[in-house]
Amino acid sequence: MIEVMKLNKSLDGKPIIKDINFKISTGNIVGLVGPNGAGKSTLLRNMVDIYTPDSGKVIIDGQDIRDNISLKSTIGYVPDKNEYFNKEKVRNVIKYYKLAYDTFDENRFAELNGSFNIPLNQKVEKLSKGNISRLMFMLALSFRPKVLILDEPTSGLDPIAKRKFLKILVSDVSERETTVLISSHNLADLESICDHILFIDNGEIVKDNSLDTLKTTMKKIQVIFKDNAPANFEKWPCFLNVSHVGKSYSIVTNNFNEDLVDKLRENGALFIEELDLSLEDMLVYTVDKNLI
Ligand SMILES: Nc1ncnc2c1ncn2[C@@H]1O[C@H](COP(=O)(O)OP(=O)(O)OP(=O)(O)O)[C@@H](O)[C@H]1O
Repeated sequence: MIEVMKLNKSLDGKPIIKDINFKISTGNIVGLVGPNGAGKSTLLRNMVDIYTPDSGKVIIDGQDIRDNISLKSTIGYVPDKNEYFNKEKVRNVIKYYKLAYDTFDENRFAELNGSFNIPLNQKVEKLSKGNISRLMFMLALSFRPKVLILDEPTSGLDPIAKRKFLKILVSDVSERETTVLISSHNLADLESICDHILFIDNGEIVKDNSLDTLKTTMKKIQVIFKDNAPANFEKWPCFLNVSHVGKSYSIVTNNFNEDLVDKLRENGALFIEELDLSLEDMLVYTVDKNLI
């Protein structure tokens, strides 16, 4: 279980992370999504003790992460950009990991590299962006972490490597109950693997729901009214976005349920069709209701 409690962090005097609270159950894969500059990387860096929060705590399996070396050795972190080992050959980085992590399993690394094919004699600085992502992911998985914190891990990966990555991640979670927090702009990928989604905007968690709940409550609805729509229809509080051509309305709601359908019928709706939203649509309507 991961618990983030009242976390605040300013950088250069500007509040970046603002009173963030959430919990992640063991064995869950949670997606962290939000626009550029929302604070995703800053939040993740606080969670792995690279940044020290101004206030608040990150508790993993009952222990505070701050200065806790034994706890940190159970957490795999894949940063959005690599800042370490640039001058080293990959095989030397593996040696470093073996020294740093008692649980590092060279056979596991070799097995993963059977899929990802990183040249061991190459210096890290000579690897492509995608190969650095593959390397960081393999290193993190090879010490059998309890928790994986992944910051844009698929951003440089080709479609084949991305599929391998997702498959390996999901099988690791199901075999070992790894708890995963993954930030990504590849929302279709997150939709295929996540149990739960955290939406972050301007340093705040603005939505925190299971993917199942999001899929059943956030909907697009097409409605055709017999006569005109009721007065102030566009201002109904459960609507995120309303557009219309004549008596035919297209609505996005974050509170779809039978009561809403009944209310539409009572107000003269002749035709009501509910449509699913993609995670990308959900993010856009949550952080920028007027974009579409
Ligand atoms: N070291 C730093 N010093 C000052 N400000 C910073 C620093 N790092 C990040 N910021 C600022 O903090 C805010 C959040 O940045 P962060 O990298 O956490 O966002 P993000 O959600 O990961 O963005 P992206 O999706 O573009 O990767 C931005 O306004 C950024 O300019």
